[in-house]
Amino acid sequence: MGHSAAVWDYRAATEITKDWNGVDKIVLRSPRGASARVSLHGGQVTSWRNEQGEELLFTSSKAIFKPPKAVRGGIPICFPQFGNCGSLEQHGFARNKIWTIDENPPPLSPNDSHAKSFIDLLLKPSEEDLKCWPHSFEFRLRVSLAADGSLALISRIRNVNGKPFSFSFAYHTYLSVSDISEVRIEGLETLDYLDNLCQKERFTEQGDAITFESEVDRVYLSTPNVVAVLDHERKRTYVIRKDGLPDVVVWNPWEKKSKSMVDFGDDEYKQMLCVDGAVIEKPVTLKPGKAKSTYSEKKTMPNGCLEEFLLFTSPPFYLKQWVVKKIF
Ligand SMILES: O=P(O)(O)OC[C@H]1O[C@H](O)[C@H](O)[C@@H](O)[C@@H]1O
Repeated sequence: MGHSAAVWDYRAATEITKDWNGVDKIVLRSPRGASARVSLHGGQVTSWRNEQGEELLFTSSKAIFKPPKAVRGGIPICFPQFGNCGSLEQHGFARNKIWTIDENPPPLSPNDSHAKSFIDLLLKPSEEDLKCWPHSFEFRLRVSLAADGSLALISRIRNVNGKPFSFSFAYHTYLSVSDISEVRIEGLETLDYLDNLCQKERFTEQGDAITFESEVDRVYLSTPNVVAVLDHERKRTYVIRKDGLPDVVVWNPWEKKSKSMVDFGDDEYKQMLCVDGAVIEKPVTLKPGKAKSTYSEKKTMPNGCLEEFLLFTSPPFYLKQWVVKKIF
């Protein structure tokens, strides 16, 4: 890291503005000109651009920017339920809520030599949420943009003095691609998956990289912590690295389903692919912690960020996903 990166002022690189619909959004910038946009509506990343200003996440031209409905694109957070496998609304309520900004977030690790701009968002249950999901939780979402333009999402979920609760989760990541027929995913070969198009029946993937020629809606199980999405036409690879997220959702609605979604263009399935770090098959159960527990996170991730989250009243649970764009 050069000297200029060491003096990079992440605060100045984080700008809070109002969206045209009145909801606050945060713009993160890297020293070399990459950027990310995060909306308080859903804690959703709505844009991620590389140093050349190219948008890397897909957002539908028909997207509806009106809370509470989540915007079709970017990275909605599915919590505390993924899909319809529970009593809550599809994908849970987190993506429909207005989150708050933590004005005094724990600082990034001093050992973390990479310049980074970041924002911490918080979600706590409202009275109304407690009626349909009676669990006292605190969800901290840290979105950060590193000097190399990579995007990191770290979720820390705590059980705040409640009874044990379970949840499923996904970073529903809409990647922008040149043409779905030119794309392949590497890292999911030979794995088992649950097929949402066949009543969640379990199948085993073939030995080849995954390519697309019809609707796909699957949850791959026990996946490796690195999965790559290769876009031949754009000569672009998205590398998705994750931790605490054993499953990977792969979704493309294809032609027929696209036509049935009001907030999605008829042909837009060609320009997107959802690949989500997720925890679905075996939901996470969080027990409440003892008061003033001295639990500490032992694992140090390559990008730091963790050392500050040491003392909490319950063991924090982390779900992390990094996405890096590479040219090959
Ligand atoms: O339309 P949404 O509620 O945003 O869900 C969009 C899609 O999300 C996931 O990929 C699910 O596996 C799909 O079954 C669902 O169609």
